[in-house]
Amino acid sequence: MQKILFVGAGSMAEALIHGWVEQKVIPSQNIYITNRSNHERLVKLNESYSVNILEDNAFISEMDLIILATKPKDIFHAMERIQPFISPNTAVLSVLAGIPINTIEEGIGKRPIARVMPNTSATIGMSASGIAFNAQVDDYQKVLYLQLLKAIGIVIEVEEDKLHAVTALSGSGPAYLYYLMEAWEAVGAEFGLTKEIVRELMVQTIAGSAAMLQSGNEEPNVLRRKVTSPGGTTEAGIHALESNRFNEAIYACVKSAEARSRELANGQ
Ligand SMILES: NC(=O)C1=CN([C@@H]2O[C@H](COP(=O)(O)OP(=O)(O)OC[C@H]3O[C@@H](n4cnc5c(N)ncnc54)[C@H](O)[C@@H]3O)[C@@H](O)[C@H]2O)C=CC1
Ligand SMILES: O=C(O)[C@@H]1CCC=N1
Repeated sequence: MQKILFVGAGSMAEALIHGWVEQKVIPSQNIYITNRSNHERLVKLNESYSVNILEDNAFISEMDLIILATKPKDIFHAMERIQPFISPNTAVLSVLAGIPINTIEEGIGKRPIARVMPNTSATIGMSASGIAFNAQVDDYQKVLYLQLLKAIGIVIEVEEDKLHAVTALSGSGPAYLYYLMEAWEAVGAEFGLTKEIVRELMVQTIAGSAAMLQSGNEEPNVLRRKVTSPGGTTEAGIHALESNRFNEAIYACVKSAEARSRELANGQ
């Protein structure tokens, strides 16, 4: 099995490590992690997943795959650090929002590079990931990259430029849903329901609605209408959403995230 190094050991790195180790896709002894300065964090991940802490930059040359998982603004410093050690054959997978493949090629040379936008549900094998490749990735390597991503959820190949939209929809998407859930829990509490009861009802409602959409041939608006009795409770709720400009809020949310991804691409 190949050696894999995570450059940047934050939330997304942990989600991928958790998913891959749990799904037995990569043995933890083959995984190496490094950060700029937060050694405590490395020790914590070492204790939780038995992954190795990279002790010596010279060892970077032995890696088969390097995963770039710093914040976008930190990637330039990180690439400067690894560039002198990285071997010509080492493949790269970037999960950085916004950062284009050609920026990575400029930083660490032309080599097989996959730009991926996963989400934190990778932790439980439920990521929805988008992926794009540079021309150096051959068909055999493509299959390997896709296998890695499929082990932690679904993966869809898109044109590189469309990864900005994927980032705004499914990369950030879990946060929008958690935000909705926070509001749902708060209003449930106002009705005097316990947090546990609201949580159970809400999780099942969201999972059930997603499963209905996934298993049937019906569009969301058809499913919505089936819930909405004329003069009933849902209609009253939907009217309130409309008068509070729900659609506009969702458009603004996703468009702002997409625009921010494009800004990150330009180093802003
Ligand atoms: N958190 C999420 O839901 C998702 C994040 N991403 C992308 O993943 C990347 C990481 O995000 P998070 O894990 O949330 O951030 P984070 O802040 O939790 O982790 C980033 C890590 O990089 C380390 N780091 C900073 N400079 C470094 C350097 N020069 N060399 C090595 N390590 C360095 C930091 O110490 C930190 O541990 C970002 O580029 C983000 O766009 C992509 C999809 C989803
Ligand atoms: O907020 C961010 O920039 C990253 C990318 C997608 C999810 N988190």
